[in-house]
Order: sequence, then structure tokens, then C-alpha cells
Amino acid sequence: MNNHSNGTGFSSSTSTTAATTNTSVGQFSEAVSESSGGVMSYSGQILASPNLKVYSFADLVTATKNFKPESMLGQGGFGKVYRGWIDAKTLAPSKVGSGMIVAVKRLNSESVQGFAEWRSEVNFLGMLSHPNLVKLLGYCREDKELLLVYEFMPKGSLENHLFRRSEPFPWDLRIKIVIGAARGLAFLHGLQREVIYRDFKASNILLDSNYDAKISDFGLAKLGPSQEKSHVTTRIMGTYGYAAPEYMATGHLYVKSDVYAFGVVLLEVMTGLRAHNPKRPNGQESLVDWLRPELVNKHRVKHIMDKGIVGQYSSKVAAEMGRITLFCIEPDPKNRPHMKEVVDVLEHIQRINVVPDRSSTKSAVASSSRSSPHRYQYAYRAGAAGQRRGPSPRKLGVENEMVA
Ligand SMILES: Nc1ncnc2c1ncn2[C@@H]1O[C@H](COP(=O)(O)OP(=O)(O)OP(=O)(O)O)[C@@H](O)[C@H]1O
Repeated sequence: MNNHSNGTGFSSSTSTTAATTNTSVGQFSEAVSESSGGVMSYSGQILASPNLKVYSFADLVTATKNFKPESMLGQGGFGKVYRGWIDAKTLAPSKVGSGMIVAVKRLNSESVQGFAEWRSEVNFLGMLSHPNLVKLLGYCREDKELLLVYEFMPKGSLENHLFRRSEPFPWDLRIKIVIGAARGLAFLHGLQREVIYRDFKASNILLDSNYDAKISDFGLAKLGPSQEKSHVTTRIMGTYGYAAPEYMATGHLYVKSDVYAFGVVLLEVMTGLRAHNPKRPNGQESLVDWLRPELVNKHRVKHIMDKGIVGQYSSKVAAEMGRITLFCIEPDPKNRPHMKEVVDVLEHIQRINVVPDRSSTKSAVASSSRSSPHRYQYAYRAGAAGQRRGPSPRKLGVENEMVA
């Protein structure tokens, strides 16, 4: 057993483990001290020290009832995620059915990338706190086992709602979610030493019971460039369809590479179509390449909007969404907006959505029999409705799979 909790939610072994997770934590602590520790920024905070519970593997076996298959919430590129139970006050593992629900990610410890992802998650999420970032509660590293314990997000991911459900996802929830996610990214980009998230996509936007968005999965996050530099150079990793062209071509990663990926998610939210789907006809596999020309003409934008949500947004809103999306997916990173500007524009779009024949989006949505937020029921079931709109996104650069 490597680590033990001292029951206070923080233990000396937390810092020992953090210190031994090498380079990125060193850099990160530096970035934190540059920002003088415990600083508020865009209503978020860099914690003076990580506040994570250290679990033993046996703790998490108890919490998840031995990772029973029925409690699996989902599966990502680096491991499986299970529903678990802990005591809400002490965060100690509890019996299934008592205390509070958490999500326990068990990483594939055989893979080098699995360890890198685990370390990055502990380093970044352990130090950052913001209403639009998912909360990491604790972790376990024992022999080959690497696990992470997160707050449970009962409404699943944006990807689930957009692409795996038979019912169209209401427009007002779509816009609320992208605003939350934009605030989360703006927080990361607004830190004194910027954090580049690098894997922004619909499946990494998780939703709480109120459909408030929280960005999860900091496995690929990087500290931004120091001082004069505009970018960091890294191995190409991420997910097909979302990675910015400059990053794919050169490995140069900018804060604005995240803005590009955000623009791709906006396009998915508008159209209800996946960023990349090899099953679409020739020339339509990449959503951006296929639909960018439509975004240029504000009168054509309405034709690419998801047919399932007609009547829930005004044409002005569709045109404005088209404009900000186009701005985010500009080929040259310098021409893309800052996330703070994107937040302002999206908040404006949310305010101006007056739908014809109705006085507000809310009433528009409420009067739609198919997609009222009250009627829109979502019970968390992993992969509930199968692949409504194409296969899951494919990871770039996992292990030795490099992309030319
Ligand atoms: N905190 C959480 N609460 C509820 N469900 C979660 C939580 N974290 C993850 N999940 C579920 O588990 C699934 C897998 O998550 P994970 O982060 O491992 O992979 P991913 O983001 O879907 O893909 P990849 O890691 O390959 O990019 C998610 O899509 C989501 O459905």
C-alpha cells in the first residue's frame, strides 16, 4: 500500500505523491507561486495546496462493490469509470447505497499514457477550483493500480445528450452548457501561467443535476508557454475532429488551440452532428471542413441547424452562433477570440433569444412537447441509447499511434 488517508481529507502522503509525480507538478507549483497561492480568478481559485483524499485500493473496492460491471458509468480511452459511494463528510469509502455517489475512474495501468493521464489529472485538478471544472475528490496509487475519485455528474456528458439520445436536446440547455464550459476554459486561460486544456470535446463536458457544465479529464492538459513564447511544442494528442490545424501540422500548441476545439463543439451543438464521422459521405467526414462555407453566409446558417430543435431559437441567434463559431475555428490561431470574449458573446446570444410567437426561449422550450426541460428526462445509463448519430470520437496519439 502506498498511501493512506489521515482522515482529514489531506495527508502528508498527498504531497509526497505529488512531489514524486515529477516535472509537471514542479512546473505547476511554480506557476502557483507565481500567482501567490490561493488566488481567485474568474470566480475560480488556485488552491494553496491540493486538498485530495488518498484512498487505498481496498477502499475503492469497497466503494464500488469490487468494480461490479453494472455500476460502470462509461469507458474512455484510458480506463473505465464506475459509480461508487463515500461518506459525504469524511469522504471515507462507504457501503454501496449509503453516503454520496462518486465517479471512480480506474486507469489502464499497463499503458504509459494511463500513468501520464493520472498524474496530470492529480496535478491540475488537485490545484484548481472553479464552478465549471469537475471536482477531483481523491486518488489512489497502489502497486499497478491508478484511480481517481470525482464528484458524480448525474446528467452525464454533453456528448451523450447530443448524439446518443433519440430525443433532440433542447436549445436552451445547449446554450446554457456551452456558456458554462466557456467559463471553465476562460478560467484556465486567464491564469497567470495559462493552462492549455488540449482535449476539449463534448464527451469531456459533464453535467450536474442542474445541467451546469463542468469540464473533466485533465489528462492531456499542459501549462502554457512561459513569458515571451506563444506556444508549447508537444507530441500530437487529442481527438480527431477537434484538434486545431496548427497543432496537427506542427505540434505547436497555443491557448487558442483550445478555442478552435471550443468552436468545433459549438458547431456540434448547432447541428447535432459529430465533429468527425468517417461514415458520412466523402467531403463531409470533418464537420468543420464540410460546414465552414455555410457559416460564412449568415442567411445559410439556419439551414445547418439541428432539425430537431426548429422553433426554439430565433434566426438572429442562429446567425450570431454562426458568427462566433466561425471566429473560433479561424485557421490562424491569432485571429481566434479569447475565451473571455466568447463567454460575453454567448451570454449575449442567450439573452437575445426571442423566438417568433413566443416571448422567451424558456417559454418556447416549455411549450414544445418533445423537448421541454421539464419533460426532458435523463436517467444516467452508460451508452443508453446506442449510437444515434455516428461512432464515438477516436483519440489521436494514444501510445504509439502518431498522426502524420
Ligand atoms: N464524474 C463523472 N460523473 C459521471 N460520469 C462520469 C464522470 N466522469 C466520467 N464519467 C462517464 O464516464 C465516461 C468515460 O469518461 P472518461 O473521462 O474516461 O472518457 P471520455 O472523456 O469519454 O474519453 P477519453 O478519455 O478517451 O477522451 C464519460 O463519457 C462519462 O459518461
